[in-house]
Amino acid sequence: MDKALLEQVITIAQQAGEAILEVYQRSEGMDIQTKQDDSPVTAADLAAHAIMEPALAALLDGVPVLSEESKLPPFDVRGQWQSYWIIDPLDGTKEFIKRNGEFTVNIALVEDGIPVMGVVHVPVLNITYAGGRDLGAFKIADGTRTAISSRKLAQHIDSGKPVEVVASRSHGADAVDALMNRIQGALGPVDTKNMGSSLKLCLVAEGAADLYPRLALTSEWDTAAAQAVVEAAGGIVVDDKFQLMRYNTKEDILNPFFYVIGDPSYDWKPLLLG
Ligand SMILES: Nc1ncnc2c1ncn2[C@@H]1O[C@H](COP(=O)(O)O)[C@@H](OP(=O)(O)O)[C@H]1O
Ligand SMILES: [Mg+2]
Repeated sequence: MDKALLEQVITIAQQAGEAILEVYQRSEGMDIQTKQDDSPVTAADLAAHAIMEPALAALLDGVPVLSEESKLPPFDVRGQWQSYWIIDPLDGTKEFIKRNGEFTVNIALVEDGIPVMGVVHVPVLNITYAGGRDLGAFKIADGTRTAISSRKLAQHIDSGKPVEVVASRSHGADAVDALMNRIQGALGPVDTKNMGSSLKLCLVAEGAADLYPRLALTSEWDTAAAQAVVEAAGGIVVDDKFQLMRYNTKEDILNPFFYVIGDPSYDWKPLLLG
């Protein structure tokens, strides 16, 4: 992967983040619309989309952009794409509306169904996570860059600390609770932190959490960018059959349920698939 390209993508994500913050900080409140699928969309989602779509389309000749905020091309068209950009201009719109800061800008480059480069920007924290195949993963916090990697589970447990699990604030809580009980039985104490958006995958990437079980629906733009970061940091994202999660393989844009795993050398499969 091209390091210069990743830098350009980081700049685009941060510019979109600034446009989102302008809306976020407006004192008069937000104009919230409801989309066809009942999910909320704000002026911030649309402003970020308007910045990112043309900027990405200009980066690589002939590589299209698929956005949560644009019309989904039929699968007989997009199924032909060898590579494409996939973006979620504002992931965690519910958290944006609740004003808790847990929302992200997401850009991924997908090649042959694999997210090979990703940038996740967190506007309120001014933190950017980035990574790519052969580029490693890193975090930029207030301008300072640090390499990140996911952590080893055995070492973490041996040091007396609980297994740390991240989960959605809004979706799939009952199934995650049942799983927590199984993990607790096998590995001892578990700490669960609830959080919005793709930030959860980034916490696994940077070794601040061990597992993110997603036992509720998401779309491919919700996960592609952060999956690239997780995998560049040494983790994996597997589906409900324990296969690495892949993109653009079918007519609809929904992901299977999935697990984000920081330490692939631990045999999570029996525990997760019960
Ligand atoms: N029924 C559904 N189908 C598809 N995606 C869904 C969904 N319910 C929630 N999501 C996705 O879950 C994301 C929020 O996840 P979380 O609860 O972890 O914050 C939403 O992102 P958006 O905010 O971009 O719409 C949305 O894409
Ligand atoms: Mg989303």
